[in-house]
Amino acid sequence: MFKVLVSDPISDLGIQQLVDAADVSVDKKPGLSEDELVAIIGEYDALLVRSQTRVTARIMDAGKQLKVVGRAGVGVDNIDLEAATQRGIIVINAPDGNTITTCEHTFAMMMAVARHIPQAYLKTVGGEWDRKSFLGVELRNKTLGVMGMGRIGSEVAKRAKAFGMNILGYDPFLTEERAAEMGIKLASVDDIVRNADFMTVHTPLTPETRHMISSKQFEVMKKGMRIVNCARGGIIDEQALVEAVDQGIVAGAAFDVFEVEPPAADHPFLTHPKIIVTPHLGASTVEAQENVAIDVSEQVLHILRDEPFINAVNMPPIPANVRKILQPYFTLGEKLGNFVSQMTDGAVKEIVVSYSGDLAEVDTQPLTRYITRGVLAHHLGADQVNVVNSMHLAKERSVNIVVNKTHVAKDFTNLVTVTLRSSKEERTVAGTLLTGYGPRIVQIDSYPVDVAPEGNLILISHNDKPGIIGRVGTLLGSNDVNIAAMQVGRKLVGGAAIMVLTVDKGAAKSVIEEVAQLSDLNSAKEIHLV
Ligand SMILES: NC(=O)C1=CN([C@@H]2O[C@H](COP(=O)(O)OP(=O)(O)OC[C@H]3O[C@@H](n4cnc5c(N)ncnc54)[C@H](O)[C@@H]3O)[C@@H](O)[C@H]2O)C=CC1
Ligand SMILES: O=C(O)CCC(=O)C(=O)O
Repeated sequence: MFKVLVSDPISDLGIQQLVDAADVSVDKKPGLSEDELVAIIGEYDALLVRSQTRVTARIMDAGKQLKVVGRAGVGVDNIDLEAATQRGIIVINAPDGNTITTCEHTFAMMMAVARHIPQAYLKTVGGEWDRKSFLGVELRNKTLGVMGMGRIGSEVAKRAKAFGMNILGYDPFLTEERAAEMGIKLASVDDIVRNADFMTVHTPLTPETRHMISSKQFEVMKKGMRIVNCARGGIIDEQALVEAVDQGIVAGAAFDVFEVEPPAADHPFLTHPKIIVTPHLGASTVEAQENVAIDVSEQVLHILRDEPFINAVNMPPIPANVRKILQPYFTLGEKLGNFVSQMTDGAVKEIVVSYSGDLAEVDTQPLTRYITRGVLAHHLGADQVNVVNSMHLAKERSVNIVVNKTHVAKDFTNLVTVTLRSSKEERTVAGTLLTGYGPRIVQIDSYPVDVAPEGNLILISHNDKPGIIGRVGTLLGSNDVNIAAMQVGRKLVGGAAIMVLTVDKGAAKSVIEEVAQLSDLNSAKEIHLV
C-alpha cells in the first residue's frame, strides 16, 4: 500500500482518484510545520503540496521512502529541486491546469489598476460617494508589454488583442515568426520598458529574472506605465517600484505575489494608494484547483506504480514519439548496465554507450539514464539510484559518460552496447530486443552469446578444452546448484572462451570460488539481475 501525504489545501475532487485507488492511502494534514513534517514524512511514498509547504532538504532526508513530490500548480520554487534530484526524488508539477485562471486574474488586476476598483470600492462602502478621484484609462489602443511569453503570457497576449491593445512580447524563446503568427511584436526588455503603457510579467523567478525590472529600468521607463505581477515576487524590485510610483514614473501597480509571502505587516505595498494587491490568488479558482489536483494526482499514481509519467520538473520530458521507441529498451538498458557493472573489477571511470540501428535516430538520453542507473545501482544500492539522479550521481563521482551512435547494427535492428572502463579493465556487454523473446544479451566482451538477462547467472571465462563444461556442472550439482540454461561463446576452437550459466538459485560465494579454481578456468563470477 502506497502512502500519500497531502500537506496543503488541495481540491478534494482533484485528489479523488488517489483516495479511490485500492493500492493507495491518503492522509490530509495541511498546515504542518517543517519539524512536524520531518517527524512523519518517513512513512510516506508521496507528498502532495500547493505553494505553502516548503519542501526542504531536511524534509526529503527524513522521507526515506519518498519517491515523488507533486506540486499542484506551476512554480516549484517552494521545493528544493537540487536536494530532490540528489536523493532521486521525482518532482512533478501541473503546468497546464491553472494557465487560463492566472491569465484571467492578470486581466482582473490590469483592469482593477486601470480603473482604481479596490480604492473606489473602499471609499464607497465607507460611505463616501467620490466620483472625482478615480479617473481611469482605457486598455484600447494602449501598448501592453508581456515579459515571458510562455503558457500564461501567450494567453494574456491573445486576450489583450480583443481589448484592442498593441502587444510587445519578450521571451528568450520567442522568434519573429512566432510573434508574427500571434499578431504581436517581438521586443526587448528595453523596448517594453520605454514604450509600453501597461506591463505584465509571466516568467519564472530565476537568478536571471530576479529584479529584471529595477531602478535601471524605472529610470528610462515610459511615464505613467501601469505594472502587473501575477507571476512571482522578486521579478520586479519591490523597493524600486515604490520609489518609481512615488516619483510619478509608474501610475499604478497590481501585485498578486511578493518577494516574501505573506508580506510583513509594514510592507509598503499594503498601504500605498496606487498599489493594489491580492494574496497570491492567481490560480485560485474552482476550475484551476480541480485541474491541477487531477493532473498531479494522476502522475503521482503513475510514478508510485512504476508506470510512464510526464511533467517531471527535475528530469527532461520525453516526447511521446521518442518514448514509444525507447520505452521497450528501458529494462534492457538497465540490465545491461547492471550486468557489465557486476562483471567489471575496479573503480568505474567511464561508461561508453553505443546505440546502433533505429535507436540512433532519436534522443536516447532517457535510455542512457536507465543504463547509468543499472551501472551505479550495483555500487550504490538499487534504492539509492533512479533515473532522476543517475546522471547526477555519475557526475558527482566523476564517472564520464560517452554516447556513440551509428545507423548500422549489423545483424540486429537495434543494438545497445555498454562498455565500462574501470581503474583495472574494460568490459563490454551488448543487448537487443528479439521479437518473441524480449531482451537478450547478444555479446559479452567480444563473444557472441544469447542470454536472457534475468535471475542468477554465473559468468565463467575459460580455455576451450574438452570436459570443462562437465567439470563445472558436476561441481555446481554437488553443491545443489541447478543449471537451467547454458551458453558458451568462443572465437577460436581451443582458444579463450566464456560460459554463461543460468542457475535456479544463487550459489554460495565459496562455491563460485571453487569453480574459479578448476583447471583451465580463468575466472568465475556470479551475476544477479533482478
Ligand atoms: N500567481 C499565481 O498564482 C500563479 C503564478 N504562476 C507563475 O507564472 C509564471 C509563468 O507561468 P507559465 O506561463 O505557466 O510558465 P511557462 O514556463 O509556460 O512560461 C514562462 C516563460 O518565461 C520565459 N522566460 C524565462 N526567462 C525569461 C527572461 N529572462 N525573460 C523573459 N522571459 C523569460 C520562458 O522562456 C517561458 O516561455 C511562473 O512564474 C509561475 O510560477 C503560475 C500560475 C499561478
Ligand atoms: O497553488 C497556488 O495557488 C499557487 C499557484 C502558483 O503560483 C503556481 O502554480 O505557480
